[in-house]
Amino acid sequence: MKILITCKLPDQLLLPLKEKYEIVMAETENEPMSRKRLLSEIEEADGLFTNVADTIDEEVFDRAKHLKVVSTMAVGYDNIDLEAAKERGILVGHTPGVLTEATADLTFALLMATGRRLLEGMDVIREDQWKSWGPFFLTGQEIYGKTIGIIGMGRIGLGVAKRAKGFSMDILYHNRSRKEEAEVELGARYVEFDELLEQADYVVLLAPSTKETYHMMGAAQFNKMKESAVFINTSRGPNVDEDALYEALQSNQIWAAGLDVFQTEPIDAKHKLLTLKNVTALPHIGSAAIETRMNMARLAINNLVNGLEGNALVHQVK
Ligand SMILES: NC(=O)C1=CN([C@@H]2O[C@H](COP(=O)(O)OP(=O)(O)OC[C@H]3O[C@@H](n4cnc5c(N)ncnc54)[C@H](OP(=O)(O)O)[C@@H]3O)[C@@H](O)[C@H]2O)C=CC1
Ligand SMILES: O=CC(=O)O
Repeated sequence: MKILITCKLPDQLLLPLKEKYEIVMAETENEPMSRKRLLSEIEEADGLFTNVADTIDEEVFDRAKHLKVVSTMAVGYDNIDLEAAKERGILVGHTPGVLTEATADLTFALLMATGRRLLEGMDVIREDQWKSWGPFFLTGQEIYGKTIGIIGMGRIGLGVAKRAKGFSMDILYHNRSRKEEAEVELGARYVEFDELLEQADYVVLLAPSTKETYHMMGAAQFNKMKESAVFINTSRGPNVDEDALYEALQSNQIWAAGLDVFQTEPIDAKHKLLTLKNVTALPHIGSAAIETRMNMARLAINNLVNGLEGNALVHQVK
């Protein structure tokens, strides 16, 4: 059977696969396989190992003659057409859990970097603009004891809430369902969406990208936030109306934003959001810790092999 891998994986992960399967893989590190090659190679593939950089849509499924399983090295699967997979009886696997803590770490790090203007500070030094200690030089927002509002209190949301608890923050959250663990263990309070926006000093978005969450943060939502509030998005770009976010930031309607994800990735270096000093931007590195990425890759390989061998996937997208 043939496995198509759209990114370059380390040899140590591939050796056991090579004994049994024919492997076709991207050659260049940190550069996805071209769409053209993906569309061509998928024709004979039995299994596809993918990630958030690929769009696995109807066109891909239409080309595939033997495909049995799609395994993404990610927890989010909004880049995969699940309906098209289901119609063709193709299983889809993903990697929840193993990336929770690393992504929660990054989300909290981004919250702190944005609130306290860390990257601006580095820019000031690099540009030789550090003239002296000033009473209000590069002053940011306090974090300890402030209110955090988490939209999407799932695995990663809960991880962020645990970190917030360590900073004595009041924790508000909004979901479609109540999360008892967060309420009982951390004293998190469930509130309506608008109340969260109005009360939180830090609004953290961690809901998946779905039809329902598309542009869930738009002009009306930014308008409800405090002028001193910081917005953090480590979920998915399409959850945010970037034009509305730009307006809110450049008019100081909200104080700052920390963004790890964007509508189009990679974001154009000339994008208007990147011209703003009150934006801290990262290149979708939420889960990018070495151990985490190895665990994600191993889990995605297990999903793939299980699917190819007719066994249950460790984590199948339902
Ligand atoms: N930046 C990065 O590198 C990474 C980003 N991610 C993103 O983080 C997301 C969350 O991951 P994870 O925590 O593991 O997933 P979970 O499924 O555990 O959590 C998602 C939460 O969002 C809630 N939710 C779903 N729809 C809505 C809605 N319409 N409004 C409010 N809340 C909603 C769900 O609760 P309920 O269903 O009750 O509403 C659930 O609690 C991923 O889908 C992915 O997009 C993940 C890893 C790394
Ligand atoms: O964005 C990353 C993911 O795992 O989802």
